[in-house]
Amino acid sequence: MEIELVQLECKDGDLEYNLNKVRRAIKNSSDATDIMVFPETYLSGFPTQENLNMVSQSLDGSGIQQLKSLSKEKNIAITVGMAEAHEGKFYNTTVFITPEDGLLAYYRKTHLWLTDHGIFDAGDRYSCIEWQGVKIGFLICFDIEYPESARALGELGTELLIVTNGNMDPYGLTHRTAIMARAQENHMFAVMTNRVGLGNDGLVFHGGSCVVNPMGQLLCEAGREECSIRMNIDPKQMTQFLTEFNYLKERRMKITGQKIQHHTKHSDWIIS
Ligand code: BAL
Repeated sequence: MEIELVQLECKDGDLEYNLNKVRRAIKNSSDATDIMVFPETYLSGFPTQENLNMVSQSLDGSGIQQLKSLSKEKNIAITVGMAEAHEGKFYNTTVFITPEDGLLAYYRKTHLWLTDHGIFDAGDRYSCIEWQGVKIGFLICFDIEYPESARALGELGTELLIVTNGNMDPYGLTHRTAIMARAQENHMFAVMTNRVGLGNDGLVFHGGSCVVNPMGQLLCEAGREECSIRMNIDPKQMTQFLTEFNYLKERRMKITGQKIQHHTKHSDWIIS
């Protein structure tokens, strides 16, 4: 499975600028790419109280409709962050759009960062979907600093963890450590795409987008500039990492929550 991490500058509050960059990246992507991964809230940038209603969209809004068309035209799956408006509430959401399904999955950030509070409500579940024979789960930025979040996806059988990131200085090393740990302790591949450049309130986004294998080894890592990283991974290779032990089967303590199996290719872990 060919993954493309698209590490870009983002203009907070500028929907047109950000969507144009997504459009250009998709146009320039390789025909071999299966999934593109953009950063956290990339369609809107990080909202403020003042612009939240303007920059947030519903899951069937114009931004998603345009991404569905682009996905179909290019025959490529798109993972991107957005500010989601739903029934009077707002969520920091990642959407997963595929050529054949349209919007196949979405995930609402469950651990709100300092600047998320007062803007977004927290999600209450983790989702794992199967696409092209691979079980894919999603986290957003701060979520990866909590072992339970990736462990919930491990409970659902996730083989590939996709993280849309909006991590700023000085927390680069925190996320570098966290993503390797989450991948290793749950025997899953992890791909994480971050922003670069300046954001609201003087924030500086450090990039460092990366791919990690189920042994927690960094397979590739970006610097602090705009770039696209393409890597072919085979999550079914995981068996080579499970020869002697399995943390999920041998652990002594379980996480709280409830698994819901919607159908064979979609399960959720509900936070209790
Ligand atoms: N260091 C976490 C930043 C965020 O979750 O936005």
